[in-house]
Amino acid sequence: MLVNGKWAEKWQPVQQSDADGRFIRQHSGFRDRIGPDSAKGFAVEAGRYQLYVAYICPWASRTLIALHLKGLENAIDVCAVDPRLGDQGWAFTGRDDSDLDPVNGASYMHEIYTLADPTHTGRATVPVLWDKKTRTIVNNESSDIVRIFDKDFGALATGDVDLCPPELQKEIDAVNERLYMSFNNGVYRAGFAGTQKAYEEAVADVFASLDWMEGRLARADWLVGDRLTETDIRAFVTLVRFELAYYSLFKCNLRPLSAYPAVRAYLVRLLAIPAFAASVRPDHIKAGYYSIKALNPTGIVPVGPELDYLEALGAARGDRPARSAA
Ligand SMILES: N[C@@H](CCC(=O)N[C@@H](CS)C(=O)NCC(=O)O)C(=O)O
Repeated sequence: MLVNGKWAEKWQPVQQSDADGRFIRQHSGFRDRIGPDSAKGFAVEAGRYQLYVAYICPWASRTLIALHLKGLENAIDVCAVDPRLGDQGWAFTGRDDSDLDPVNGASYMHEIYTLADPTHTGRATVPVLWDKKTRTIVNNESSDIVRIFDKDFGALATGDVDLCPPELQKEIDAVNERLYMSFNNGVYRAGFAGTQKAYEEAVADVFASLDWMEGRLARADWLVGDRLTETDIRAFVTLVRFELAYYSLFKCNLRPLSAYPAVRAYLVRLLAIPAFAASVRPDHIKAGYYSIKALNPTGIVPVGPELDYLEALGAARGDRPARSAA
Protein backbone atom coordinates (compact mmCIF):
# COMPACT_ATOMS: atom_id res chain seq x y z
CA MET A 1 0.00 0.00 0.00
CA LEU A 2 1.01 3.67 -0.23
CA VAL A 3 2.32 5.42 2.86
CA ASN A 4 2.74 9.19 2.40
CA GLY A 5 2.99 8.70 -1.35
CA LYS A 6 5.65 5.93 -1.19
CA TRP A 7 4.93 2.32 -2.04
CA ALA A 8 5.54 0.36 1.16
CA GLU A 9 8.06 -2.44 0.64
CA LYS A 10 7.38 -5.95 1.90
CA TRP A 11 3.76 -5.23 1.15
CA GLN A 12 1.65 -8.37 0.98
CA PRO A 13 -1.86 -8.50 -0.43
CA VAL A 14 -3.25 -9.48 2.96
CA GLN A 15 -6.18 -7.53 4.24
CA GLN A 16 -6.66 -5.77 7.57
CA SER A 17 -8.48 -7.57 10.35
CA ASP A 18 -9.93 -6.76 13.77
CA ALA A 19 -8.93 -8.35 17.11
CA ASP A 20 -11.16 -11.39 16.37
CA GLY A 21 -9.69 -11.96 12.92
CA ARG A 22 -12.59 -10.34 11.06
CA PHE A 23 -11.68 -8.87 7.64
CA ILE A 24 -11.94 -5.04 7.44
CA ARG A 25 -12.25 -3.29 4.06
CA GLN A 26 -10.60 0.11 3.67
CA HIS A 27 -12.79 3.20 3.10
CA SER A 28 -12.42 4.97 -0.25
CA GLY A 29 -10.78 8.41 -0.17
CA PHE A 30 -11.87 10.28 -3.33
CA ARG A 31 -15.61 10.90 -3.33
CA ASP A 32 -16.51 13.73 -5.75
CA ARG A 33 -19.34 13.77 -8.32
CA ILE A 34 -19.55 15.09 -11.89
CA GLY A 35 -21.76 17.95 -13.14
CA PRO A 36 -23.82 20.25 -10.88
CA ASP A 37 -23.17 18.13 -7.78
CA SER A 38 -19.38 18.27 -8.18
CA ALA A 39 -17.54 20.09 -5.38
CA LYS A 40 -14.47 20.59 -7.60
CA GLY A 41 -16.35 21.51 -10.77
CA PHE A 42 -15.82 18.29 -12.79
CA ALA A 43 -17.91 18.99 -15.91
CA VAL A 44 -19.89 16.55 -18.05
CA GLU A 45 -17.77 16.06 -21.17
CA ALA A 46 -17.37 13.15 -23.57
CA GLY A 47 -13.80 11.82 -23.68
CA ARG A 48 -12.68 13.62 -20.49
CA TYR A 49 -12.75 10.69 -18.07
CA GLN A 50 -11.09 7.28 -17.90
CA LEU A 51 -12.34 4.40 -15.75
CA TYR A 52 -9.61 2.12 -14.37
CA VAL A 53 -10.90 -1.40 -13.68
CA ALA A 54 -9.83 -4.97 -13.01
CA TYR A 55 -12.04 -7.68 -14.51
CA ILE A 56 -11.34 -9.84 -11.48
CA CYS A 57 -12.80 -7.20 -9.17
CA PRO A 58 -16.51 -7.28 -8.31
CA TRP A 59 -16.54 -3.61 -7.25
CA ALA A 60 -14.97 -2.48 -10.53
CA SER A 61 -17.33 -4.76 -12.45
CA ARG A 62 -20.32 -2.95 -10.96
CA THR A 63 -19.10 0.26 -12.58
CA LEU A 64 -18.43 -1.45 -15.92
CA ILE A 65 -21.96 -2.86 -16.02
CA ALA A 66 -23.44 0.55 -15.17
CA LEU A 67 -21.28 2.21 -17.86
CA HIS A 68 -22.60 -0.21 -20.51
CA LEU A 69 -26.23 -0.13 -19.31
CA LYS A 70 -26.18 3.67 -19.51
CA GLY A 71 -24.67 3.63 -23.03
CA LEU A 72 -21.57 5.56 -21.94
CA GLU A 73 -19.05 3.39 -23.85
CA ASN A 74 -18.21 6.17 -26.30
CA ALA A 75 -18.08 8.92 -23.66
CA ILE A 76 -15.82 7.28 -21.07
CA ASP A 77 -12.61 5.31 -21.75
CA VAL A 78 -11.92 2.08 -19.91
CA CYS A 79 -8.47 0.79 -18.93
CA ALA A 80 -8.16 -2.73 -17.43
CA VAL A 81 -5.19 -3.80 -15.27
CA ASP A 82 -3.47 -7.20 -15.35
CA PRO A 83 -5.63 -9.59 -13.29
CA ARG A 84 -2.78 -10.64 -10.98
CA LEU A 85 -2.21 -8.58 -7.86
CA GLY A 86 1.61 -8.46 -7.57
CA ASP A 87 4.15 -7.06 -5.09
CA GLN A 88 3.38 -3.55 -6.32
CA GLY A 89 -0.38 -4.06 -6.49
CA TRP A 90 -2.30 -3.77 -9.77
CA ALA A 91 -0.08 -3.40 -12.85
CA PHE A 92 -0.49 -2.34 -16.48
CA THR A 93 1.20 -5.10 -18.47
CA GLY A 94 -0.94 -5.65 -21.55
CA ARG A 95 -0.89 -9.41 -20.73
CA ASP A 96 -4.01 -11.56 -21.19
CA ASP A 97 -5.90 -8.84 -23.04
CA SER A 98 -5.39 -6.34 -20.25
CA ASP A 99 -4.46 -2.75 -21.15
CA LEU A 100 -1.41 -0.53 -21.05
CA ASP A 101 -2.33 2.86 -19.60
CA PRO A 102 -2.85 5.17 -22.61
CA VAL A 103 -3.52 8.28 -20.54
CA ASN A 104 -0.84 8.36 -17.84
CA GLY A 105 1.58 5.73 -19.12
CA ALA A 106 1.67 4.29 -15.60
CA SER A 107 3.18 0.88 -14.82
CA TYR A 108 1.23 0.43 -11.57
CA MET A 109 -2.12 1.55 -10.23
CA HIS A 110 -0.44 3.16 -7.20
CA GLU A 111 1.10 5.74 -9.58
CA ILE A 112 -2.40 6.93 -10.45
CA TYR A 113 -3.01 7.62 -6.77
CA THR A 114 0.25 9.54 -6.29
CA LEU A 115 -0.39 11.56 -9.47
CA ALA A 116 -3.64 12.66 -7.83
CA ASP A 117 -2.11 13.13 -4.38
CA PRO A 118 1.69 12.88 -4.01
CA THR A 119 1.31 12.19 -0.27
CA HIS A 120 -1.52 9.67 -0.50
CA THR A 121 -1.75 6.95 2.16
CA GLY A 122 -3.91 3.90 1.49
CA ARG A 123 -4.37 0.89 -0.74
CA ALA A 124 -4.31 1.51 -4.48
CA THR A 125 -7.69 0.00 -5.28
CA VAL A 126 -9.82 -0.20 -8.43
CA PRO A 127 -12.19 1.12 -9.66
CA VAL A 128 -10.89 4.65 -10.17
CA LEU A 129 -12.59 7.36 -12.22
CA TRP A 130 -9.83 9.62 -13.56
CA ASP A 131 -10.14 13.16 -14.95
CA LYS A 132 -7.73 13.61 -17.86
CA LYS A 133 -8.16 17.38 -17.86
CA THR A 134 -7.13 18.21 -14.28
CA ARG A 135 -5.12 14.96 -13.96
CA THR A 136 -6.72 13.77 -10.78
CA ILE A 137 -9.03 11.14 -9.33
CA VAL A 138 -12.70 12.10 -9.28
CA ASN A 139 -13.85 9.08 -7.30
CA ASN A 140 -12.59 5.64 -6.22
CA GLU A 141 -15.74 4.24 -4.63
CA SER A 142 -17.73 1.92 -6.87
CA SER A 143 -21.13 2.68 -5.32
CA ASP A 144 -20.57 6.40 -6.05
CA ILE A 145 -19.28 5.72 -9.57
CA VAL A 146 -22.40 3.66 -10.37
CA ARG A 147 -24.55 6.63 -9.30
CA ILE A 148 -22.30 9.07 -11.23
CA PHE A 149 -22.92 7.05 -14.41
CA ASP A 150 -26.61 6.68 -13.60
CA LYS A 151 -27.37 10.28 -12.66
CA ASP A 152 -24.59 12.73 -13.60
CA PHE A 153 -23.96 12.29 -17.33
CA GLY A 154 -27.30 13.68 -18.58
CA ALA A 155 -27.77 13.48 -22.33
CA LEU A 156 -24.42 11.71 -22.83
CA ALA A 157 -25.98 8.64 -21.18
CA THR A 158 -28.04 7.12 -23.96
CA GLY A 159 -29.09 3.92 -22.17
CA ASP A 160 -32.78 3.82 -21.39
CA VAL A 161 -32.59 2.63 -17.78
CA ASP A 162 -32.83 4.30 -14.39
CA LEU A 163 -30.77 2.20 -11.98
CA CYS A 164 -32.05 3.96 -8.88
CA PRO A 165 -35.52 5.45 -9.41
CA PRO A 166 -36.42 7.90 -6.62
CA GLU A 167 -39.49 5.90 -5.54
CA LEU A 168 -37.30 2.79 -5.00
CA GLN A 169 -34.22 4.49 -3.56
CA LYS A 170 -35.02 3.81 0.09
CA GLU A 171 -35.52 0.10 -0.51
CA ILE A 172 -32.53 -0.09 -2.86
CA ASP A 173 -30.28 1.51 -0.23
CA ALA A 174 -31.55 -0.84 2.48
CA VAL A 175 -31.14 -4.02 0.39
CA ASN A 176 -27.75 -2.83 -0.94
CA GLU A 177 -26.50 -2.30 2.60
CA ARG A 178 -27.62 -5.79 3.66
CA LEU A 179 -26.23 -7.47 0.56
CA TYR A 180 -22.94 -5.61 0.91
CA MET A 181 -22.33 -6.69 4.48
CA SER A 182 -23.45 -10.27 4.18
CA PHE A 183 -22.89 -11.21 0.52
CA ASN A 184 -20.60 -8.94 -1.56
CA ASN A 185 -18.19 -8.41 1.31
CA GLY A 186 -19.39 -11.55 3.11
CA VAL A 187 -17.46 -13.79 0.73
CA TYR A 188 -14.31 -11.72 1.38
CA ARG A 189 -14.94 -11.91 5.14
CA ALA A 190 -15.00 -15.70 4.72
CA GLY A 191 -11.95 -15.83 2.43
CA PHE A 192 -9.75 -13.54 4.50
CA ALA A 193 -11.00 -14.60 7.96
CA GLY A 194 -8.16 -15.00 10.43
CA THR A 195 -10.06 -17.23 12.86
CA GLN A 196 -12.53 -20.12 12.65
CA LYS A 197 -15.16 -17.98 14.40
CA ALA A 198 -14.85 -15.08 11.94
CA TYR A 199 -14.97 -17.53 9.01
CA GLU A 200 -18.07 -19.35 10.29
CA GLU A 201 -19.89 -16.06 10.95
CA ALA A 202 -19.15 -14.90 7.42
CA VAL A 203 -20.18 -18.16 5.72
CA ALA A 204 -23.46 -18.16 7.65
CA ASP A 205 -24.12 -14.62 6.36
CA VAL A 206 -23.28 -15.55 2.76
CA PHE A 207 -25.71 -18.48 2.73
CA ALA A 208 -28.42 -16.53 4.58
CA SER A 209 -28.19 -14.01 1.72
CA LEU A 210 -28.52 -16.74 -0.88
CA ASP A 211 -31.55 -18.10 1.03
CA TRP A 212 -33.09 -14.62 1.02
CA MET A 213 -32.42 -14.13 -2.70
CA GLU A 214 -33.88 -17.55 -3.52
CA GLY A 215 -37.09 -16.66 -1.65
CA ARG A 216 -37.36 -13.30 -3.39
CA LEU A 217 -36.49 -14.56 -6.90
CA ALA A 218 -38.92 -17.49 -6.68
CA ARG A 219 -41.72 -14.91 -6.80
CA ALA A 220 -40.16 -11.86 -8.50
CA ASP A 221 -37.88 -11.18 -11.46
CA TRP A 222 -35.75 -8.54 -9.73
CA LEU A 223 -34.40 -8.01 -6.22
CA VAL A 224 -36.11 -4.65 -5.70
CA GLY A 225 -39.36 -3.49 -7.34
CA ASP A 226 -40.40 -4.71 -10.77
CA ARG A 227 -37.37 -3.69 -12.81
CA LEU A 228 -33.61 -3.98 -13.07
CA THR A 229 -31.87 -1.72 -10.52
CA GLU A 230 -28.36 -1.25 -9.15
CA THR A 231 -29.19 -3.91 -6.55
CA ASP A 232 -29.26 -6.52 -9.33
CA ILE A 233 -25.83 -5.34 -10.49
CA ARG A 234 -24.50 -5.80 -6.95
CA ALA A 235 -25.92 -9.30 -6.61
CA PHE A 236 -24.68 -10.31 -10.07
CA VAL A 237 -21.01 -9.42 -9.58
CA THR A 238 -20.77 -11.76 -6.58
CA LEU A 239 -22.95 -14.50 -8.07
CA VAL A 240 -20.92 -14.74 -11.28
CA ARG A 241 -17.72 -15.20 -9.24
CA PHE A 242 -19.27 -17.64 -6.80
CA GLU A 243 -18.43 -20.94 -8.47
CA LEU A 244 -15.25 -19.62 -10.16
CA ALA A 245 -13.58 -18.46 -6.96
CA TYR A 246 -15.57 -18.04 -3.77
CA TYR A 247 -16.85 -21.61 -3.44
CA SER A 248 -13.34 -23.04 -3.45
CA LEU A 249 -10.72 -20.38 -2.71
CA PHE A 250 -12.84 -18.48 -0.15
CA LYS A 251 -14.31 -21.73 1.29
CA CYS A 252 -17.93 -20.65 0.72
CA ASN A 253 -18.85 -24.28 0.12
CA LEU A 254 -21.82 -25.00 2.36
CA ARG A 255 -24.00 -25.59 -0.71
CA PRO A 256 -23.43 -25.36 -4.48
CA LEU A 257 -25.25 -22.71 -6.50
CA SER A 258 -27.39 -25.48 -8.01
CA ALA A 259 -29.11 -25.72 -4.59
CA TYR A 260 -30.59 -22.30 -5.45
CA PRO A 261 -32.53 -22.81 -8.72
CA ALA A 262 -34.21 -19.39 -8.79
CA VAL A 263 -30.91 -17.61 -8.09
CA ARG A 264 -29.13 -19.66 -10.75
CA ALA A 265 -31.84 -18.93 -13.34
CA TYR A 266 -31.56 -15.21 -12.47
CA LEU A 267 -27.77 -15.35 -12.98
CA VAL A 268 -28.27 -16.97 -16.41
CA ARG A 269 -30.90 -14.34 -17.30
CA LEU A 270 -28.58 -11.47 -16.34
CA LEU A 271 -25.70 -13.02 -18.30
CA ALA A 272 -27.86 -12.79 -21.43
CA ILE A 273 -27.92 -8.97 -21.10
CA PRO A 274 -24.93 -7.65 -23.12
CA ALA A 275 -23.91 -5.05 -20.50
CA PHE A 276 -23.58 -7.80 -17.90
CA ALA A 277 -21.85 -10.25 -20.25
CA ALA A 278 -19.31 -7.59 -21.26
CA SER A 279 -18.12 -7.31 -17.65
CA VAL A 280 -17.30 -11.02 -17.25
CA ARG A 281 -13.82 -12.40 -18.00
CA PRO A 282 -13.68 -15.86 -16.36
CA ASP A 283 -9.95 -16.16 -17.21
CA HIS A 284 -9.18 -12.89 -15.38
CA ILE A 285 -11.36 -13.88 -12.42
CA LYS A 286 -9.57 -17.18 -11.92
CA ALA A 287 -6.06 -15.85 -12.63
CA GLY A 288 -6.67 -12.92 -10.29
CA TYR A 289 -8.14 -14.67 -7.28
CA TYR A 290 -5.74 -17.61 -7.45
CA SER A 291 -2.78 -15.19 -7.58
CA ILE A 292 -3.50 -14.05 -4.00
CA LYS A 293 -0.38 -15.52 -2.37
CA ALA A 294 -1.78 -15.40 1.16
CA LEU A 295 -4.57 -17.77 0.12
CA ASN A 296 -2.82 -19.76 -2.62
CA PRO A 297 0.98 -19.76 -2.16
CA THR A 298 1.72 -21.99 -5.18
CA GLY A 299 -0.24 -19.75 -7.54
CA ILE A 300 -1.70 -22.83 -9.24
CA VAL A 301 -4.93 -21.94 -11.04
CA PRO A 302 -7.55 -24.73 -11.08
CA VAL A 303 -8.60 -26.11 -14.46
CA GLY A 304 -12.29 -26.15 -13.61
CA PRO A 305 -15.00 -25.76 -12.85
CA GLU A 306 -16.87 -26.37 -16.11
CA LEU A 307 -19.85 -24.03 -15.96
CA ASP A 308 -22.41 -24.31 -18.73
CA TYR A 309 -23.67 -20.75 -18.24
CA LEU A 310 -20.17 -19.35 -18.81
CA GLU A 311 -19.52 -21.48 -21.89
CA ALA A 312 -22.65 -19.93 -23.39
CA LEU A 313 -21.18 -16.50 -22.58
CA GLY A 314 -17.89 -17.25 -24.34
CA ALA A 315 -19.67 -18.67 -27.37
CA ALA A 316 -21.83 -15.54 -27.62
CA ARG A 317 -18.65 -13.42 -27.70
CA GLY A 318 -16.90 -15.74 -30.16
CA ASP A 319 -14.24 -16.80 -27.59
CA ARG A 320 -12.32 -20.05 -28.00
CA PRO A 321 -13.53 -22.87 -25.68
CA ALA A 322 -12.37 -22.52 -22.05
CA ARG A 323 -10.59 -25.90 -22.06
CA SER A 324 -7.59 -25.80 -24.38
CA ALA A 325 -6.93 -28.68 -26.76
CA ALA A 326 -3.38 -29.16 -25.40
N1 LIG B 1 -14.68 0.50 -1.65
C1 LIG B 1 -14.08 0.14 -2.85
C2 LIG B 1 -13.42 -1.21 -2.74
C3 LIG B 1 -12.61 -1.53 -3.94
C4 LIG B 1 -11.65 -2.71 -3.69
O1 LIG B 1 -11.49 -3.19 -2.56
N2 LIG B 1 -11.01 -3.19 -4.78
C5 LIG B 1 -10.05 -4.27 -4.66
C6 LIG B 1 -10.18 -5.24 -5.81
S1 LIG B 1 -11.59 -6.26 -5.74
C7 LIG B 1 -8.64 -3.73 -4.78
O2 LIG B 1 -8.37 -2.93 -5.66
N3 LIG B 1 -7.74 -4.23 -3.95
C8 LIG B 1 -6.34 -3.90 -3.97
C9 LIG B 1 -5.82 -3.74 -2.58
O3 LIG B 1 -6.60 -3.88 -1.63
O4 LIG B 1 -4.65 -3.44 -2.45
C10 LIG B 1 -15.13 0.16 -3.94
O5 LIG B 1 -16.19 -0.46 -3.78
O6 LIG B 1 -14.90 0.81 -4.94
